[in-house]
Amino acid sequence: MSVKISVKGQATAPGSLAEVLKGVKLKLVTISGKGGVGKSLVTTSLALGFAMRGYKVGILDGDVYGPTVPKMLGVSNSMLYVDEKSGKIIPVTGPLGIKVVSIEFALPSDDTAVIWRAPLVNQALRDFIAQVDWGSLDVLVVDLPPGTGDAPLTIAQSLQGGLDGSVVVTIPTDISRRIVLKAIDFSRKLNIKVAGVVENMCCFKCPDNGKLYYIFGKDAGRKIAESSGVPFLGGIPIDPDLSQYLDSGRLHEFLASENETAKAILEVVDKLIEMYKDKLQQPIEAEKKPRRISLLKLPGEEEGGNS
Ligand SMILES: Nc1ncnc2c1ncn2[C@@H]1O[C@H](COP(=O)(O)OP(=O)(O)OP(=O)(O)O)[C@@H](O)[C@H]1O
Repeated sequence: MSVKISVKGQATAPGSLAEVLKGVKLKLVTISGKGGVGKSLVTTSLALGFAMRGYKVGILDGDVYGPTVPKMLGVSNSMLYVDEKSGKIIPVTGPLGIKVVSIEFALPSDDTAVIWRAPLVNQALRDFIAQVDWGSLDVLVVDLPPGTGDAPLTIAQSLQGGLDGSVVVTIPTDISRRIVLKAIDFSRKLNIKVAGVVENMCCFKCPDNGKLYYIFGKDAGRKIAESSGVPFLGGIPIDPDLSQYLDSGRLHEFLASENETAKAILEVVDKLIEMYKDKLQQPIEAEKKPRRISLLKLPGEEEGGNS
């Protein structure tokens, strides 16, 4: 079975990944051993944080079964278009000029469930990734599906050789500790350097007094990172303010505010900038080219889409 993302009935052949990503200086991936720990929040925050620091950023929402990046960026109602000449997918432009690609843009509605079986997902993901025209970017952040199974493996392998680091997202519980060790192992087995661990929901920020309460215990993420020999990048509190901004697609406004949680998130970004400063230092040229575009269709929407 194979899947082709098609344009007006015309299937386009995926290019080589090396070709697709040749204009991207730093490629990071976020992983988590399990769902719901805040991986998409971290991916989106990192992308926005890099953009706030003046870098040209792209974000690939590879979480096919639960794409949430567009909602957090307030671009859920966007659609993907394809350059008629090159057959490449043109990313949506989000806040701060971030280039965004997500399977959500190709779904008919917010509530549509992606129920593709693994082989279909794997093929679609590979094709999807290889057909995007990222142009030149300082940083591409990839949100992997949760876990260490088939779907994250497919994307990570598709990008293998090109990824500069993984950011492992965890929460401070004992179950999560074992799962994060699996995620670190996953990254290492794929030869992706572990850039570090981010502990989301490290504590609760009380909206009444602004105090932090370590309801699951303190420093769990730091201890996991230290015992695994990887850097600890920082902790992000459960913050009802953050939650409100996320729900209304205004994460960029939250990060630009004076909120302490926003500052904690940007500290993670600054650590990554320091870690990868050599890669980020080479200048890139902005490219501008005229193009003719058509709407992207999901596999099966056009004749020749599924075979
Ligand atoms: N630190 C936080 N403060 C407040 N809300 C948060 C925080 N972290 C995550 N959330 C909320 O929790 C929910 C899950 O977060 P997110 O989608 O980032 O998780 P995920 O790990 O990507 O999930 P999955 O991989 O299963 O799709 C979201 O609704 C998000 O708004």
